[in-house]
Amino acid sequence: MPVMLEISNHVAYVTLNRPEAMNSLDPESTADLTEIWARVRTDPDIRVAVLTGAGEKAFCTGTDMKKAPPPTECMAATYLRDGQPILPHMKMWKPIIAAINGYAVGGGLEMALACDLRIASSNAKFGLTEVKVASLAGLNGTQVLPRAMPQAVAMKMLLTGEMISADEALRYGLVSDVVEPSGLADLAKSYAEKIASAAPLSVQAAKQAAVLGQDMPLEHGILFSHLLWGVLRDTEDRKEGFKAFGERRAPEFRGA
Ligand SMILES: CC(C)(COP(=O)(O)OP(=O)(O)OC[C@H]1O[C@@H](n2cnc3c(N)ncnc32)[C@H](O)[C@@H]1OP(=O)(O)O)[C@@H](O)C(=O)NCCC(=O)NCCSC(=O)/C(=C/c1ccccc1)CC(=O)O
Repeated sequence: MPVMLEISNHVAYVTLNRPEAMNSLDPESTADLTEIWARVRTDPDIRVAVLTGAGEKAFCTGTDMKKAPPPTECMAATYLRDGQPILPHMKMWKPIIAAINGYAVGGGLEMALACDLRIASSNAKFGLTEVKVASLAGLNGTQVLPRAMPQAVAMKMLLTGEMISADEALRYGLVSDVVEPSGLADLAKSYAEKIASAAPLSVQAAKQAAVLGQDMPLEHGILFSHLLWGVLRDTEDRKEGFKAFGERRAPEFRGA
């Protein structure tokens, strides 16, 4: 399978599985990802996902440039019927963790930027190299990278196609943690399991408030988050959370 899905303890582990091609995205991988993200979004047993690449060399190097098929119809038809590929399928309120285990280049870095947490192995490298192959970081990279790190560094990456190291990515806040390659999967699992053990509706509301709030004036964001708090105030899980605290036991959340 070009993309593997494993579900364990409410966590979906999504692994791009073409290490011989640096986990680049061929048409089959893209189709698999579309199905997998739909499952992650709708399966009530899944509370959080981890996206990574097989092997220790690459997370994903973007479009498989050797297998990209020639277009069969004009862009207007594709664009107006399907919209953007790949990223809309990752749009959900369940959190996604990118465990970046090597090169995150082109569309690979853009997928990582669409995740909520980014952690990396010490050998990871990050780049939007599309200008070197006569394309554009068209999966939001030109918009998101300059908002995710210092603008001067983002512009250097976008215009020269130069890559940065894991240590630089940590320094610029593009990732939250850098660990040895052998420790990356365990770190991803520990963050995922912490998120999965929290109240699922609270986690999703926190993501919604933070993501949508970024595009709102502060006062609107504050009002919106207060309304979301009110929505959660009436959940069974909140009663359970408060009761479990008083009884000094672990809560059992149901997402209700
Ligand atoms: C990452 C590298 C710098 C690593 O170099 P290294 O020397 O260590 O390894 P290689 O020998 O180069 O790679 C090993 C093996 O993998 C194949 N490989 C790697 N990446 C790709 C790829 N993206 N497509 C196809 N094949 C790939 C490589 O050919 C080798 O195979 P072998 O010869 O052994 O059979 C270096 O690999 C590198 O620079 N890779 C390319 C990175 C890149 O330019 N990525 C950007 C692609 S364009 C893109 O992602 C776009 C996304 C998009 C935008 C909008 C809408 C949809 C998608 C733009 C677009 O599609 O136009």
